[in-house]
Amino acid sequence: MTAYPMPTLTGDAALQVEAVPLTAIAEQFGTPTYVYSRAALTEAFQAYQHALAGRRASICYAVKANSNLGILNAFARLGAGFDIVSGGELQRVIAAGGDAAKVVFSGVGKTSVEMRQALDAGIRCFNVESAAELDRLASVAAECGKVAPIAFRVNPDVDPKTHPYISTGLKNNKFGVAFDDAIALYRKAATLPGIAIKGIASHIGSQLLDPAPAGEAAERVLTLVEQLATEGITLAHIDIGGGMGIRYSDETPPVADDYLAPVLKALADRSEEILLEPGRSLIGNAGLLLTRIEYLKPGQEKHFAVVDAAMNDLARPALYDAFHEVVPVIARDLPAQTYDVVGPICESGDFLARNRALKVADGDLLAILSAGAYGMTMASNYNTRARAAEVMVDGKQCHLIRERENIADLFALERRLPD
Ligand SMILES: Cc1ncc(COP(=O)(O)O)c(C=O)c1O
Ligand SMILES: N[C@@H](CCCC[NH3+])C(=O)O
Repeated sequence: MTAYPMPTLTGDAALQVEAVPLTAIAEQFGTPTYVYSRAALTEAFQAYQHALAGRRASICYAVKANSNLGILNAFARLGAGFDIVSGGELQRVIAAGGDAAKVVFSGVGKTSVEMRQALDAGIRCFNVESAAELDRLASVAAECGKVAPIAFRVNPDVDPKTHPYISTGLKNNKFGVAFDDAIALYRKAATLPGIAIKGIASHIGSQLLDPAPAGEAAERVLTLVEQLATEGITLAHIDIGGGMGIRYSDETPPVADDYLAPVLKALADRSEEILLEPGRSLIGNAGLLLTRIEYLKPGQEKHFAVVDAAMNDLARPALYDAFHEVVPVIARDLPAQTYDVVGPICESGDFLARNRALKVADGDLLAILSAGAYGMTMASNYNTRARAAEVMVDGKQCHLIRERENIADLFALERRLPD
């Protein structure tokens, strides 16, 4: 997998992505702009394919990580399936040229409308997360005269050892059905005419650096698969979710081969197809946020570099105190100064990085690295800020995959009061 320093240095010491200098992207598209490398996302996808070689397996890219149509299209062309959590994400997958028959639908709050939409599109599997959802899905399927393919997302109660906000497989999380309830739910599902049991799913959390918990979860899930088989309920697939972590600063995340080794070992004797739902590890290190310093603002206690990107563009630092590497696009021969890199938003939490030693001047470009996942998808319009443009670099070429928003569009759906 690509390590975090995705951009490389050109001869004149300016950062570039593949063969395109970031200075040229800033000039052509302005800032802030998300920049992605097609080669990096392809390499990350192929690392999973390599790890799964010889196994019947599908990689269902988790759309929530980055749902831009250009990104989805690139993954679709690589043969990916998709993991979605809303009808909106399904529409995106279809608009991007993805195959609905390769889509799994996760999420605790699927509405009847979304269920109908997914049944009409012919998705591969609903990952059902509660008994009430099973009932609802059975009745929606009956109304549409369709049969809904399902897996239960089981909560294996394994500690993924990650940030509590992004841990999803513990008993006290809202996700999945309780391990102890799973068998009874499968028995019930087997009696429902509108339901076809296809598999079992689990996803224990995100940004996992230790491969052991995923292996442990697979072992726990396997005990259910074996028990179901004794009752005549056989499954076509085992979905072990996403979660593999990436390097943001000095982490040493496993490569796909190592991350999947315990899972593949646990499932070595099984013939079911393996499904994966990786998001961050496919796109996180393939993207950066390009921003320009508007002002350097020295202070008595702290120095600030005020940039034109903000927490509305990249929420992870404000939300999780997440670390993103910040690199000047042009290396300067200046004394280093310690800065907080902050945006123009009226919140003290509006920072992108804190206490970074940087050699920079007013007007310099900065690359905020490892921003490809949960960057643009979590962006907002807070402070009536237009969301950033997005660009995909492919060798020497550069494709605009999302135009910068236009302010009039931001309030186009709003109305003044009648006279
Ligand atoms: C059900 C499900 N699948 C897949 C993912 C993708 O996770 P990640 O981006 O960590 O690979 C998530 C997010 O954590 C998820 O909730
Ligand atoms: N938004 C989170 C990850 C959420 C995972 C979704 N299940 C992040 O930026 O790290």
